[in-house]
Amino acid sequence: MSNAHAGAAQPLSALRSGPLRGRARVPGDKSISHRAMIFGLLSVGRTTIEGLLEGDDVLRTAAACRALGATIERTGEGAWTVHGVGIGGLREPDGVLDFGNAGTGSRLMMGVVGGHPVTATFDGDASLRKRPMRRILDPLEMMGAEVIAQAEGGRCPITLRGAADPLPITYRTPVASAQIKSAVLLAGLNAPGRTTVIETEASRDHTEKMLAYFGATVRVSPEGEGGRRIELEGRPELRPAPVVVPADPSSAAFPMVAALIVEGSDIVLEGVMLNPLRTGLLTTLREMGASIEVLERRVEGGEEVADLRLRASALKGVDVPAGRAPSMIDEYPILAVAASFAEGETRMRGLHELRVKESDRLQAVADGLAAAGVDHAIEGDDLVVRGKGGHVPGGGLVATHLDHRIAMSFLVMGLATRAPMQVDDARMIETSFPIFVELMRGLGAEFA
Ligand SMILES: O=C(O)C1=C[C@@H](OP(=O)(O)O)[C@@H](O)[C@H](O)C1
Ligand SMILES: C=C(OP(=O)(O)O)C(=O)O
Repeated sequence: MSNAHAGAAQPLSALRSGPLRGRARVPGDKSISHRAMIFGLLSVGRTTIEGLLEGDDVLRTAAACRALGATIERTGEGAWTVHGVGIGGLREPDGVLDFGNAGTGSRLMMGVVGGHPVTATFDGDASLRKRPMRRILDPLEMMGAEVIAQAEGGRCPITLRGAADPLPITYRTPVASAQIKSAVLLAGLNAPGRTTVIETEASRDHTEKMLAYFGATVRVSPEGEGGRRIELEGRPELRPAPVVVPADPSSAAFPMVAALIVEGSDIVLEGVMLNPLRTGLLTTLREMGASIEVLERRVEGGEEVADLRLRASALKGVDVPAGRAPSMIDEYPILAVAASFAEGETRMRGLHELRVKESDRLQAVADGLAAAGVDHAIEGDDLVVRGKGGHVPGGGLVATHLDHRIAMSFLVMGLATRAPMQVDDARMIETSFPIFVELMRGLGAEFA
């Protein structure tokens, strides 16, 4: 068992801290790290990865890629090599593929298995077992995969028999989801002909970019207002390619908001990825009046990155449109923390997808805000936070429900509340940001 899932719950408290100062680099992007392993598996030969996120979620994907035939080695800190078997070359795994807490890993790998003549069982922790998988199984069944076993409502554990000859399909995703899009495209890699995914709202595009980078023919064109059509020619020969993983903007979000709310702070976060489909939080924080300077813009691993300088700022409440959700979907819990320290009302619209993350994040955030004494409401799919300009009582205990982002968000909050904030279990932080506590302490944060 991994650290994240071993032993008993580990409570942790954050204490009101002095100004945060210094420079730091958060670990590699989780989305790109999962995909680097998967593209390594599906290429014939040796793929090298630098800056891999060595979090539990990604290590589970690596283990699954091994079980399907890849040889994977760690050669240094964040440095890995994958000897892949190529499209069509997968081996049937011996045991259950245990994805722990990882929605992305399990769903993308269902796509891989769904397009190959192998049978595999997918499982995970109590959080993953609650997450809806029909959204992935439906299109895979259209392509010819069969669900041999599933828990109620299309949940894990799921046994999937992949299609020997997957049908190329045209699929319109029912919700903006890079995981659904990616599962269909990955299954489509082994289909003879063109697989098309249409999304009404653009979701993160790492799969499309990496498909092209590894040598597949993929065409991306605009669809309606803000949507996209992705067309993939099946059965390419993927060529191994070196992957450099930029720093994860979803992890950077935590020190970023910490610096904005802890008085007197001034920090620099190095090499943060600025892929435009991931920068919704930056846009929102700027609208709130955050002092964010973008320094040294450059390109790393095919993505634009920059150093970000953040200084403590007087924030004001804003209205966050629903259309922005795909570009900041994992950042709402920490945005709710920033909003708690703002003056006035922040309304975050269209958050229905938060109900099906590692926890029901809409409810978990609302409960955490209640524990901290923050005035808030859930109105339909909207979260409303009424801040009082920097005065947040704190002093509460937050239930994290096996959700790393709930844990990190309320620990960041506690660095600036009057009384400490405690989370009931910090173990899941290991899934996406294993050095969170150490990195934050390095900037001056106090935890006990
Ligand atoms: O494709 C990905 O890497 C991810 C997609 C998003 O999920 P959805 O596809 O469910 O929106 C996001 O929440 C998750 O953390 C990572
Ligand atoms: C939703 C998340 O991840 P996943 O879906 O991969 O579990 C997340 O990291 O916030």
